[in-house]
Amino acid sequence: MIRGFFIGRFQPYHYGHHEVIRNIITKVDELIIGIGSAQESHELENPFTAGERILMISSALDELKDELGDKKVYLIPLEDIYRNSLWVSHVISMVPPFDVVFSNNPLVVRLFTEAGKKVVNTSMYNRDEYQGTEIRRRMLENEAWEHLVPKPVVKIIKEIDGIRRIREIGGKDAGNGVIISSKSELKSLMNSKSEL
Ligand SMILES: Nc1ncnc2c1ncn2[C@@H]1O[C@H](COP(=O)(O)OP(=O)(O)OP(=O)(O)O)[C@@H](O)[C@H]1O
Ligand SMILES: NC(=O)c1ccc[n+]([C@@H]2O[C@H](COP(=O)(O)O)[C@@H](O)[C@H]2O)c1
Repeated sequence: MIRGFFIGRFQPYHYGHHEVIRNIITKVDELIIGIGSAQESHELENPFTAGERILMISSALDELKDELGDKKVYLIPLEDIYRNSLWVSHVISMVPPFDVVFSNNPLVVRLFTEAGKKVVNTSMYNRDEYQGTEIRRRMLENEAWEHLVPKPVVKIIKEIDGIRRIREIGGKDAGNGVIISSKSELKSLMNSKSEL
């Protein structure tokens, strides 16, 4: 039984990740996907929470169910610890035991190799477009991004109103606050039910 480990920030999960995972699952019996920088959200580089990223990945994995068969995939949020020499121990302490790491992130490869783990390099797929940075730029600029991520991910991002979040964080749109011009308007606002 071979259990593999793959980590990314998945901000958002895109077709590049999807192809890597499609390929890894042909080689392992079980796969652990680490959701890196889990503590980060609501910033341009990391707009989505760990929970939202879990939703994106698990819904996209439904598309791979034929390839997956009865192979298990574990999705584990992993916070950064800002001390690279201890990071591998941190990861190992948080996830099920694994035999091999799949990555092409140079720091991830170096840290696991130094710790004595077997590391397999992953290939890049259409990196010009399948790239979180480029997809977030398109979201911010109201350009087409939907074709770069699996369809279930589009649905999740729409459900959580993700584009509006990115545009507000990036200062492209005003926030959701209310403009009032009198005390009576403020009073009726205080008496109205919150949407949350
Ligand atoms: N197009 C792609 N093809 C194959 N692997 C990819 C692709 N894009 C990212 N990866 C790999 O997936 C892992 C997780 O990457 P990550 O979640 O940071 O995505 P990213 O597209 O590189 O995002 P960002 O631009 O925000 O850094 C990394 O090892 C990264 O090299
Ligand atoms: N010291 C640390 O906390 C440490 C070290 C190496 C990688 N990581 C994390 O691993 C993930 C790697 O994924 P990316 O390839 O998406 O950058 C990131 O979330 C990164 O922050 C954390």
